[in-house]
Amino acid sequence: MIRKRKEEKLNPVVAEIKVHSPKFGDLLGKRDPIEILKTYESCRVAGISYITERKHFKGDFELFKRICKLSHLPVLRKDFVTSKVEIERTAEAEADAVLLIARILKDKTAEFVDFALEHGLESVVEVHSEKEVEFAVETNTPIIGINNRDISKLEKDGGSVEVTKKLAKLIPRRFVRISESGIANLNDLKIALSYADAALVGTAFMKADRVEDVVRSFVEAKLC
Ligand SMILES: O=C(O)c1ccccc1NCC(=O)[C@H](O)[C@H](O)COP(=O)(O)O
Repeated sequence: MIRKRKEEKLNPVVAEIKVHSPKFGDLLGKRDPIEILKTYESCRVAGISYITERKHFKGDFELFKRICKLSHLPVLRKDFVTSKVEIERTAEAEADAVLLIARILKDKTAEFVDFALEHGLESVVEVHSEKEVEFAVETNTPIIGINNRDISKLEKDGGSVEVTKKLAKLIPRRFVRISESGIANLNDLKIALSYADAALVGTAFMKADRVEDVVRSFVEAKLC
């Protein structure tokens, strides 16, 4: 889903179309999510993320399918996937990648990664602790997502890129490392991309008054 693309001189940012946050409530307002997709694409983000989970994030699988169909970028499905049927549904939607959370799947993570690969999907194995990194690096996943927030707290914690700083160095270079969540400004982005290969951002884009300007500033910022 995400290749290391430092040679393009664009920051590898995965942009999330996030319609609702347990912390901030509605993030979409009256906007059309497909217009947000188009804005993200025009800003040359590296990939798109969408949360299909309904209860806390008000995700909609039909909208996810439309995003997969319309986007020319790799699309990641974020959800609490616990069954292989959900991986099959993700593949049927013609997504590119599926989030698999090491904390939830534990020693089943490797089996789910292989099942996803067999269905043409890359997985992003998500970690938030050293123990979870141990599970993730034993799998065939090409991508490891470092969640800067503790997902069990459902965004009641702010999240800190310090988590990326701590865990990224435990992950061998053969994996693409994405720093996820709590990246609120260019300083956070700079720290995230000093340790990881890509950064995933939702709230900061969705809450921006001028979405295009903020996304472009993240993608084009000279961070060194
Ligand atoms: O990351 C997860 O484990 C997760 C799984 C299912 C639903 C939501 C989940 N996390 C929330 C997010 O994916 C964040 O919205 C995303 O990382 C962007 O974070 P932020 O920029 O802080 O909105």
